Order: sequence, then structure tokens, then C-alpha cells
Amino acid sequence: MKLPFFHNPAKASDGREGGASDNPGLPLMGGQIVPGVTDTTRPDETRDESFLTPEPEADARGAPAAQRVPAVTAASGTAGPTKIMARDVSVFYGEKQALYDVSLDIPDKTVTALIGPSGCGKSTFLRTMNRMNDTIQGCRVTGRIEMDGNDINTKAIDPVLLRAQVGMVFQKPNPFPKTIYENVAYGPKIHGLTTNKTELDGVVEASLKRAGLWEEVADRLHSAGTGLSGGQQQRLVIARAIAVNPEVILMDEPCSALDPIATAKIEELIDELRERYCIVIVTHSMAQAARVSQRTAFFHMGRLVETGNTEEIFTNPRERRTLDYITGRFG
Ligand SMILES: Nc1ncnc2c1ncn2[C@@H]1O[C@H](COP(=O)(O)OP(=O)(O)OP(=O)(O)O)[C@@H](O)[C@H]1O
Repeated sequence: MKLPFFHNPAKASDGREGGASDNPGLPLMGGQIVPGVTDTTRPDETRDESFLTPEPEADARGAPAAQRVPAVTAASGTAGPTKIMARDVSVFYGEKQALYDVSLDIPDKTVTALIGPSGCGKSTFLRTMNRMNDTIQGCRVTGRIEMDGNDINTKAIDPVLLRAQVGMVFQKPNPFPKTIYENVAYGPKIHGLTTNKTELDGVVEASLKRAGLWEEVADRLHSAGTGLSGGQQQRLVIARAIAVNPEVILMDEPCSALDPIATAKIEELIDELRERYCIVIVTHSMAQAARVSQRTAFFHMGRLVETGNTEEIFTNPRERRTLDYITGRFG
């Protein structure tokens, strides 16, 4: 059963500002903590350029002979029609404009990577897709964002339900201080997606399986979710998002707090999940973007500079700024 994200008239909502305040009893929906928990802390990162390999010849854009190109390993092309359409989206934090007229089509059943230097607006844009910016005081979004042709910013949309359909995973795994089972069962329970315990057990098992965690936790479902390793916690959070039947999963640097082995597992999982979901991932690692995404959008100083198939963006970008970024000249 899919959750309708259109507003239920029986339920009070103030439209755009509704968000978490609509339902303070819902700390977490679709894998995200809703009210004002926008974790922007991140560990110091060194730029990951391991994917870059020497290329002897100059490229068509006159890049120097020493130009390095990425090894793109994700399958190229997209698998689905447009799921989310952004048009002329601008975002302001108070007086400060963080995003300028971004227009981007995000295809279904595809991984779209948002890349760009720190502060260019990747996370801000990600948050426009499930109205998480509504939860930030003083934040204003203009322009239009449609999901399946429906404007998500109208009063008819219940942001709480929207956020269940457009789940979000943050860089720091954020399981509830509850059992593994309860972490996954919470969403289906509060949304009334199941009618009895057997059904709920089935959803928990299926979600954990889809998140690639079942084998590791089947015998300890009633232990604390916070007792898992970082990588397992991140997969638990993904299982929690999956449990409410989302259509889109937004990931904001989901591996930046994980070690390489846990990262590899999440990347494998992302590749499997794209068969069912529209996935948008913010990453600082170009190696990761090249490995997991089929589409890439490059942002710089609040503007979308260029978007295209990942392979094209990484091997033959149209814009000089993109080339400079992916080859490490700035960022
Ligand atoms: N809650 C906020 N209040 C005020 N300004 C903000 C807020 N969140 C982000 N900004 C500003 O908006 C701009 C874009 O930030 P955003 O976090 O979207 O960039 P980013 O590309 O995701 O950066 P990073 O890669 O460092 O996470 C930055 O100038 C940032 O300082």
C-alpha cells in the first residue's frame, strides 16, 4: 500500500509550514528525523581522488595533457521517466540566497548524484524535494517542484506524508533509541500500513532484507538499534525508510561517517535499491558518484552548472567549471 502524500482534510495543516509541527508525535518519518534535526556536522574530509587516472592526451575542450579522468563504473543511462521535476527553484536563508533558479529533472529508478564544492547548495537542494527546508526557521523556497506531476509545495500536500514517500538518510546514522524491530516497525505502525502483528513482522523482515541487514540481525531483532555498527545502523535507517513504502530516497552523504567496508556495502545496496526507487545522493566523493550514479548534477555557488549522464559528466563535461572540479582544480 502506498501512502498518499496529498493532504487529508480531516487533519490540520498549515501547508508549507506544516512539517513536523503538524504532528509533534512523529519524530521520524521515512528514515528521517523531522523536526529541525538537520545534521550538518561532518568530519574533516580529504578529497577522494582515487578514481582519477592519468590521461595522456588533451581532451576536446582543450584540457591540458595532464588531465585526469574518472573511472565510471555505474551503469550509464537512466531507467525511468521523470519522477521529480524542479523548475526555477531558489532558496533563501533569511536575506541570504543559497540556491539560484535551479531546474532539474530527476528520473525514476535511477541514482542521481549531486556534486559540487562545499557550500554550493547540494544539501539545500536535496531538502527541497521533501520540504525539509520548511523545518528551518527563516528558510524560504521559491519556484516549483513536482513529484509525478504534482506540485509538492501546495497546501494540498501534507508534508509529513510527503516525507514518508520521499525518505531521507543523513550522513550520521540516526536510529531511534529503540530495538531494531521497533525502528523498522514504527513507521508502518503510525501510518496504519499493517493490520496485525503477522503483517507487521512481514514488513519488518522484508525491509531489513531489502536493506541487506536481515542476515546480520535476524537473531537479535529485539536488541537496541544503537548497538549496531555504524554501517549496520545506516542500513537500519535505510530499512526504516523502506518500511513505509517510499518512492524516493534522498541520501545526504550517507557514507561519510563510515569505513570503506561499510561504505562498499551501502554502495552495493544503493545499486540494488535503484531497481525500485528514485535515489538522489549528495556526495563529496567523486569516486562514489562515479561508482553509484547514472546521472550527475554539478552545483557551484548555488547554481546548477551542468547535468547529464554520469559518464559524460566525468569524461566529457560541457562546462569548464565542471572539468575543473572533477579534476581537482578547486573544491
Ligand atoms: N540552516 C541554514 N541557515 C543559514 N544558511 C544555511 C543553512 N543551511 C545552509 N546554509 C547556507 O547555504 C549555502 C548552501 O549550503 P548547503 O549546506 O546546501 O551546501 P552544500 O553544497 O550541501 O555544502 P556541503 O558540501 O559543505 O554540505 C551555504 O552558504 C550555507 O552556509
